[in-house]
Amino acid sequence: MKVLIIYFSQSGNTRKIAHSIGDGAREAASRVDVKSIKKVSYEMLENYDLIGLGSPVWKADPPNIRRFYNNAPDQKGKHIFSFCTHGTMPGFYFPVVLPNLKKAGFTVIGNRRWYGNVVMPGMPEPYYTAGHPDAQDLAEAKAFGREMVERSQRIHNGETDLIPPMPENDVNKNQAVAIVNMLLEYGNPQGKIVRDPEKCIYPKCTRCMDNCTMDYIDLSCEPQKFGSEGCCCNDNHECAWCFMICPTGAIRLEPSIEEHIKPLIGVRKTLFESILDEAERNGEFRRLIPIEEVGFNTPYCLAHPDKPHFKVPAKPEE
Ligand SMILES: Cc1cc2nc3c(=O)[nH]c(=O)nc-3n(C[C@H](O)[C@H](O)[C@H](O)COP(=O)(O)O)c2cc1C
Repeated sequence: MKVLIIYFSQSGNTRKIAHSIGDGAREAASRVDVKSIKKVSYEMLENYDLIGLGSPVWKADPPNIRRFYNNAPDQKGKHIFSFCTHGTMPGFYFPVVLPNLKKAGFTVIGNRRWYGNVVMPGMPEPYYTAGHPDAQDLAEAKAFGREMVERSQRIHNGETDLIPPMPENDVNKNQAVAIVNMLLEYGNPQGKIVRDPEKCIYPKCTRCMDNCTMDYIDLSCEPQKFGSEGCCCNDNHECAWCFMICPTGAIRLEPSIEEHIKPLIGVRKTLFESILDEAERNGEFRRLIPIEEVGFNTPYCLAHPDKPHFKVPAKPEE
């Protein structure tokens, strides 16, 4: 059996999980490749029997995952499993992603989620989920990879009752209301993303271009293209990665993080803590840092004021 694990990962959590899933899958499959979604074409899928598709939770799924299943040619029952990493609120992910994979013609044979640390401009630093994914998460991911290969083989051999049902929507009402309120308040909940060409050192640096989730930045053309007015960045996309990784401060958020997070602090604190308390009680969440150490009054960008706020390699790794 040939397995292709496709992932999108911005701050590295999902990449770690994807590689551990790959290690586990290798114990049971003849060939396993793990690739970033940027490097995958639909033609490539034809060479594999089982696909794994994973990403962070971004409310539901990030736009590049949506683009992947929306544009996919009919997959004629090809087996796929879905996985994600997330902070406090994973509830929208599988109910959105799994039916859409099915619509694209995949047979969805499993899904699994893991907690991951959160790196976002206005979020607490350290965050509640800091330390995830840890060694235990990676070991679970490895076991999951092997399990998916074995399940796929058994389904191919006729055990079709192993195909799980589509998930119920497990978004609780408080989460949904809080999210909708945040969305109504801001186009992009991080604020508007503004670029100052005077401070930009392109072509010496191409980090924002190389790491844009949706390839919405192209500084090589005339006029230069930055972001997606009316589309992704300004359409509740919630990604401010170009701001986070710009080494010169040429990209800023308006309003600034200080102004922008004030009205949200109380709402988020109550919301996040109640959701995680419940998840901990249910045995779903393992707390790795005590609640007193969560940096609620030290948003990520203020805790890491130097540019870049988050360091990515000068050239993408994979
Ligand atoms: C733009 C953005 C939106 C996010 N939205 C959610 C969310 O709705 N629910 C959640 O639990 N975590 C959310 N997170 C946290 C990420 O899902 C989490 O940090 C994940 O592990 C990041 O994976 P990565 O390191 O592979 O990028 C969001 C993170 C970003 C950057």
